[in-house]
Amino acid sequence: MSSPKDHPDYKNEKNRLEYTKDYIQSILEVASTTQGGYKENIKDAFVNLDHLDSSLSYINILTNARLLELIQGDIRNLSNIKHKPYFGRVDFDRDGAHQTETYYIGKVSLYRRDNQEPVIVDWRSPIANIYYDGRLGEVSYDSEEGEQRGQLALKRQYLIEHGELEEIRDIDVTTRDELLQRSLSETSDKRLNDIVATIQEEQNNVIRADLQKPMIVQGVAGSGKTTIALHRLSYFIYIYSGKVAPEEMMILAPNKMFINFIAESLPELGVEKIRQTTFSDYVFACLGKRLKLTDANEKLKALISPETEGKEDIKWVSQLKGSIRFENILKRYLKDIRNNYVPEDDVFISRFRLYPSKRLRQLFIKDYQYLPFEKRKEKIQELLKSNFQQRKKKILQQIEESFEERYDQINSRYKGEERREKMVRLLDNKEKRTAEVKGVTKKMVADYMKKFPKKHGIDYYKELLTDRKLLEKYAGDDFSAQEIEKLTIQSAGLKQNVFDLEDLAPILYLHTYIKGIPKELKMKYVVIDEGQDYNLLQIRALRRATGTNLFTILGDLSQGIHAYRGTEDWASFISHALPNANYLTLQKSYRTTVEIMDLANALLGKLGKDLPAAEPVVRHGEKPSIILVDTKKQLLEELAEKIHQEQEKGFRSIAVIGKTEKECKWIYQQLKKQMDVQLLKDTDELEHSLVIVPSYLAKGLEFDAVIITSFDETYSDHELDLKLLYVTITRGMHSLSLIGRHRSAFRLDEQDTIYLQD
Ligand SMILES: Nc1ncnc2c1ncn2[C@@H]1O[C@H](COP(=O)(O)OP(=O)(O)OP(=O)(O)O)[C@@H](O)[C@H]1O
Repeated sequence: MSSPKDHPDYKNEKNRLEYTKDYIQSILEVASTTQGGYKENIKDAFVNLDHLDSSLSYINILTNARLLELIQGDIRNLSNIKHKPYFGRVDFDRDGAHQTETYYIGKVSLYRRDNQEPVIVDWRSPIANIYYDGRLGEVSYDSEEGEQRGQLALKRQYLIEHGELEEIRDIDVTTRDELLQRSLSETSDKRLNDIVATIQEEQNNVIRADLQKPMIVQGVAGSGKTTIALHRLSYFIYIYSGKVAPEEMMILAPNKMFINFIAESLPELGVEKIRQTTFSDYVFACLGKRLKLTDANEKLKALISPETEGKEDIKWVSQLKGSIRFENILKRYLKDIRNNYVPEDDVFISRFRLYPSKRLRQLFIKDYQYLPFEKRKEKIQELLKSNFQQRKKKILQQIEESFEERYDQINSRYKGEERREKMVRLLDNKEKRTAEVKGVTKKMVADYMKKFPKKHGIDYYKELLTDRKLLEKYAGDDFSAQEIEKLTIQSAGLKQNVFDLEDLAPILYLHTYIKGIPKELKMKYVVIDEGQDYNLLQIRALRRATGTNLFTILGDLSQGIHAYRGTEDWASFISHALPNANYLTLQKSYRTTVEIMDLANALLGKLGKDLPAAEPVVRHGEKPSIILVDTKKQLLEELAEKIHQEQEKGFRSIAVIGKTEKECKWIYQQLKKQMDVQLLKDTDELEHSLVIVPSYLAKGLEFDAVIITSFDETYSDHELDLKLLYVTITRGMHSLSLIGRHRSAFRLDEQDTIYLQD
């Protein structure tokens, strides 16, 4: 690392840094005094609450509280950047302008209060795009005033630590991105690092791609998908600040452990208020209740276990439940539910018809079709209630009128006793009728409404899949008897109220039609990480539920270890769920060294599928090593020795990855006698620097060093096993070792030895 003092512009840069720090300090001091003022105002307003007009005092409190919140946000932001105010600079010669414009780029903007000159510009601002996107020379960027063109005269990076300038680096056309190299070679005890200073062009394209269009990103392992997802959300918030509340945005992650990772980096990006959840938790929130789910990894465990029988049926049913073919069953089912929702009885006030059922059904099916069924029902209830009084009055009037008519008739036609008798009867009759009508209260409407179905989407779903006749009816000619049989057998758990993850999308789908989704769960923007684990019906149901098609889905088909329930191609998402979605790819891998990635790519090649191989960012390390052992005892000894060596090298996060939970448990039992180690479960937080991870839980994680073990459980050459291996191998940032009985346990053959240490 060269000293910043060697840089010809050092003095100016040093002065600039001092100036920026001083300015931040002065703003912080003013802000802190102002903050005190607001606090005083609030206190005074509370004291005077009883004496003054209370509504005025409340307004006063609210205004001051809002101002206080804003200023506290400013103080937080400025305090955060005080010691590292910016990381880059661009000099821009705007076409037609005479003076070069200089911009310092940091995590938040800061403008001089006196003349609005930018001191720091936000990395998300339009001009900052040329820092990420542009090479020296001709560049352009889009701003509110339209496209801006000019020359990028200088692109400079800084390393600032504790308020001191540690390094200045000018990026010309040929320079490798040293800052990126440095950031990637660091060891890590924290996931999802701060990458705003080193976002690469292909990543920048994803972050800033048209926010008004859905987007699908196929990114190889370690290409920064999770990191980029968060930065795109941060960008969205910046662009739509004031128009979209963070609560109207949602990020769906695969499990709780993942959410913990994300949560760590959210405040840095200003996106902490975004709804961060898993697909199942979102569905439960929509349903207003939690369902008992089989362990999400249970199926995967069964599928990778050699002992499981009927794997093909398990896979078939899982896939089916996420397909358009299954949605067609639901659609036919829903049509019948809708057609039979309104009771067949007409609505009467005494003997007078208030509404014929036919008319109500027409309203329900046609006029209110934009609403969920329960909302349509509410509309009908409102209608009946509001017409009730009016209609009742009219009926009473009718009774009165017909009485008078009859009265006149009797009067003119009959005489004497006969007339008297008829009159008495008429009067009795009138009184009876009137009393009857008067006696009908609004409760009649409530009673009528009770005849509507009360069933939840969950009940309908269970009924469909556990009643073979029903299933046959709605499956129609699309399904063979054998297929229906498989579907009912595999859905047997529903009878005990135990659901599979694959059941949630169809349930959500039905629920959106039947009950609808509460307003607070409607979204303006949705980001899905590990999108390859989602199926078409999930995306379609989510679209209906959230009420938006602004989805950014990021995933990697090569890591599709849940492909039995997820997707195997992005094209179907685009044609059936998110038409006009942008499709972008991320091909560079930032996590692993060239040597580890070469081995991973070699394995991917064995899949015989046209899956994109990753291009590692040029960062070298040692070749992966393989240690062959004969006994379990030897395996343990070699493992303990390897862990020790990796710790000696200063690696702060080390993972031992076994294929199955069984093998991992055994290793854990043995290792914990000698060292501090954690066995990772789906819901856990990563607490230890040394963890044992079953292969199917490794997705999305990363470690400085990875040791893959295999003894009783080996990897077969089936697609799922090869993908699992690919996932585990690509978890290591700096070092990878394999310990097992044979090379073939890791699907490696003679030719692959070139990727391994001698
Ligand atoms: N531009 C960048 N600058 C610095 N580090 C980066 C950059 N892009 C990605 N990284 C780092 O690369 C690693 C991988 O990123 P991330 O986990 O987001 O990738 P991913 O595509 O989600 O991976 P996977 O699909 O394999 O789980 C992280 O350590 C991240 O900090």
